[in-house]
Amino acid sequence: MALLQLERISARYPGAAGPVLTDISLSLGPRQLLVALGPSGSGKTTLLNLIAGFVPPSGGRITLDGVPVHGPSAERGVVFQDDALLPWQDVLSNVAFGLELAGMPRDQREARAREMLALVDLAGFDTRRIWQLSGGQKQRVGIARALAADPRVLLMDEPFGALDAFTREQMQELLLQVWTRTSKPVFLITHDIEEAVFLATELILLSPHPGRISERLELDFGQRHAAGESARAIKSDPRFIETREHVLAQVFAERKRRTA
Ligand SMILES: Nc1ncnc2c1ncn2[C@@H]1O[C@H](COP(=O)(O)OP(=O)(O)OP(=O)(O)O)[C@@H](O)[C@H]1O
Repeated sequence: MALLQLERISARYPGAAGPVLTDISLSLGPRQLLVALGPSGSGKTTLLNLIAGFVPPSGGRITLDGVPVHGPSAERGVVFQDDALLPWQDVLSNVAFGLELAGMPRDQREARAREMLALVDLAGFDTRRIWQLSGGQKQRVGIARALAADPRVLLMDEPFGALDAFTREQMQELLLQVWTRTSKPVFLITHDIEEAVFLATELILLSPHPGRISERLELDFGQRHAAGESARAIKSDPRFIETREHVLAQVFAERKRRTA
């Protein structure tokens, strides 16, 4: 059964001429990694904000475990591109921050935070300051923090967008590792085609003006990596290249239609 369900969602910002998103239906179930790919302005962040509960839809229904989503909640953990970490606190306190707000006793929350740091391969980083971390390490702290509250789903807004190409690839592999280890369903948005094709179990392509789903693809490259195949072998597999080129052609065709 799908955990998260969006039924014919539309969104409109106050004062805007038209809708930002229209007729978006999707579901996210266990063991799924759903990726939304689209050009700038296709409403990706708006879609994530709707699911996170930061923005209400103007039409349609969003449910998690059958319960309508109204506002943010710890059951939907969010990782942002520039993760808003607390620079004056150490890594452990950053990961445990939400648990502290929720009133969890110190030893319990620190044990949980250490467990999450091990999950993102940052065991032993507890007392490091945020400014002592690389961009990739900061993102790992952001993932550990989002997972600390044991959310039902993990929502990621361009999480690797600010990283260099090499770190970005490492983080994609780390995400697949975390996804496999925790079995958390993930919803991720990106405008990087290779990243989308590599990670997604289901890929939705968004077109702009207004944002809508133009194509859906079921993929298994991320699962293959999680099962042990190397990222390099997968990304040079003719089937991967063919899929990547297909998606690229769709994106270009859409762009041509709009500028024609
Ligand atoms: N708070 C807001 N108020 C009014 N309009 C907004 C608001 N946020 C976004 N928009 C508009 O909605 C459209 C979609 O924006 P959104 O940020 O969701 O797209 P995106 O696909 O995530 O883009 P990008 O890749 O550039 O981040 C844009 O035209 C944007 O100008």
